[in-house]
Amino acid sequence: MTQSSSGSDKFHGSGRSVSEEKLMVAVRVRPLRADEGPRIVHVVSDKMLVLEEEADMRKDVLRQRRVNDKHYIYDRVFAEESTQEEVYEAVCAPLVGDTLNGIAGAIFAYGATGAGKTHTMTGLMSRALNHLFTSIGESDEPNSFEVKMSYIEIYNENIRDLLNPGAGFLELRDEGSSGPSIVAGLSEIRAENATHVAELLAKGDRSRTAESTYANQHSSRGHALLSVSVSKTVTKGVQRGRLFLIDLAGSERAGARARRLEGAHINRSLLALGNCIMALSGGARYVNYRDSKLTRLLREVLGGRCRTAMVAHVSPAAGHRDTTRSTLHYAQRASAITNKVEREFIETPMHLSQYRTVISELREEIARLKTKMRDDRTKSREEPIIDETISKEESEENSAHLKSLREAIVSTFKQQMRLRRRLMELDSHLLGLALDAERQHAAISHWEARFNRLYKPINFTGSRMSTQQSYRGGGGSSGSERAEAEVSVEQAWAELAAVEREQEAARTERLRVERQLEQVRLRGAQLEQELPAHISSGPEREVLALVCRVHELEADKLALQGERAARSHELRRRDLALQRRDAQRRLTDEIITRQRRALEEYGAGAQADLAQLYELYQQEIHASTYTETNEYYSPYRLPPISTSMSELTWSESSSGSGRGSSSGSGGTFALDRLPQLAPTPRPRTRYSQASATTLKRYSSDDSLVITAPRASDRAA
Ligand SMILES: Nc1ncnc2c1ncn2[C@@H]1O[C@H](COP(=O)(O)OP(=O)(O)OP(=O)(O)O)[C@@H](O)[C@H]1O
Repeated sequence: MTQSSSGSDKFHGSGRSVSEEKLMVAVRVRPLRADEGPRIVHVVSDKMLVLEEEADMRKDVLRQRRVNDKHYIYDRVFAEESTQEEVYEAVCAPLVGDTLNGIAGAIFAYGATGAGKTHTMTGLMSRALNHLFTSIGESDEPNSFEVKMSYIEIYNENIRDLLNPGAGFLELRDEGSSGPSIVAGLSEIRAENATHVAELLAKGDRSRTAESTYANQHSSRGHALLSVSVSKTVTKGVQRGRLFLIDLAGSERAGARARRLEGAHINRSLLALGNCIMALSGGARYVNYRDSKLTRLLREVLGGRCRTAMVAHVSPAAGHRDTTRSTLHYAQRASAITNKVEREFIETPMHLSQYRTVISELREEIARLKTKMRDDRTKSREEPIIDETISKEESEENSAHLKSLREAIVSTFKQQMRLRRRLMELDSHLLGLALDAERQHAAISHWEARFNRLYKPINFTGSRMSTQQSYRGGGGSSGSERAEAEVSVEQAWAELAAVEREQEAARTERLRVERQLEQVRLRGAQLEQELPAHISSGPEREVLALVCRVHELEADKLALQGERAARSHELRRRDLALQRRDAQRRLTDEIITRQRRALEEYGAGAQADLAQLYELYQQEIHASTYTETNEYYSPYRLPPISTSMSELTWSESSSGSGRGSSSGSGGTFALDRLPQLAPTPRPRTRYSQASATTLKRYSSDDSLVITAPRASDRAA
């Protein structure tokens, strides 16, 4: 597929490549049926076709016919005699290659009812999945791939899981305003091989809604979306490619009564799709995907990071001239759409990739042992097991040696696992320390921002000492605040130094364990090499099988632990992000409060619109305070935002519980009519709830600054 417009791949961050690509548009003309009228679509070349338009009878028929006939050019045109294989090779095969390389690809079949969409897509689906499995099988590391598929139908604006039709209608949820739409509860089935896939596809196809229409005896009445995801484990994470194969329902002229509703839904969603295509092809900045479930789901395919191809289908018969013209027109507009194609790479944190490495090493070991067992079995069939030349003593000696070998293998394996676990623990610990260090940096920069040091480069050179000294030197803040800052900053620097020392120690320990592990692994490999020469009987093979089983169980256990570690790492990361947001919000609250106070102290009053914003802000603060502390909430128990604020006199009657009234007349607010200032609510993060010692409260204004957890907290 050669639609790359820029041709230049730019790398963004780790392993993400982006290129701008035009949507590929192909048109397929289905064979003319015997019962249909004359042929009006003529394929001129593999890129061009001609649509005969009706002659204008008022003029010279022959000349006019030539003038009116319309030429259409596309990336590819498939004539009536084109085979499924040709279509697959030209349109789908390149996308399958991309999927294996972590790029998303999509093909959608468009056209009127009976134009041949399902015929094409059925051919593409089975070929694409066969191709995928063949390529995976031929790759260097077939075991590093995982293929999953899901198959849905949108019928009458309801979504059904075609692989689990009993699940009823599924809900479509949005991930944020610009995020993709997700089908909640959709089954994603791990496909084992091409045969398994064929079974799944057949099952899905049987569940599709079909009826007879004027143009098709077996017309698919819903849009079918097959999604195949291919994940590949690579050194630093998982590369994921996806392939979407979409068979749209065909539009239809108003027909039988029973089909009116579905026809309306089909036409509505196709209209929404058409609108999106028009908007995208015209380079619109805003594209409305929200008009139908189909467009919400195709958002990524049409305007996202997908390499997309559209196969428009037409009938060559004169009776379908209008729908054919409209399809050809749509297809032309779609040619102008450009997508930003991206390689999807999910980076795994260091210690999680460690799990994957260990698991894949274990699996390799299992495969090696199993091959060994097979080899020994073949050998033992060829050579008689009972060797009469071996004396009884020799045989006893052999079995004693084998026993000690077995024990040595099991013991090295245990040692290996212990060391591997230790490595993972150390990685996890290092990750935790990195978060701790980040927390300390956040606390220090909080204080620095608070004392405006960041904006005074003469006093603040960014070094540890200069920051500490500048606090001691004072900066116009009150004495108690300065003392508070001095203590907190010193504490944060001390904690940071301790964290850095711990990091250094953990790194040294990691290096030591790594070397030790390497030695044990070498020893294990040597012991294993000794094995084949001694294996001669069933019981010994049993031992090998047992060792395999132990390895297998260990690999499964590690996989589970890896998943758990990934989840807990994600939770910790989010926790830290939440704390950051909280600290930012706290600062914003403080800035607003102080600015208001300054305004009021200077007797300037606030502009009406600003006062209204204050009021909204006040209500928002109260609402969040209420939800965060509603177990014991009482408006009368709320302390003022700062001690100094309590010195200001607020009119209780006009401000109430914070919902001060706005003045519509004067343009400014009198001091006693401003809404009362609310206390800053405490953060509700897990971290803050879990350990009170990790949070240090400002004595002056009830805000919070985060300090590092103590060693005892960390241990807990
Ligand atoms: N390229 C082709 N070669 C041979 N037969 C075809 C081809 N395209 C379509 N047909 C036949 O034409 C009929 C209608 O095709 P198909 O069901 O694929 O249309 P459709 O566009 O999916 O219609 P609908 O939208 O109503 O589901 C089928 O019997 C199909 O086998």
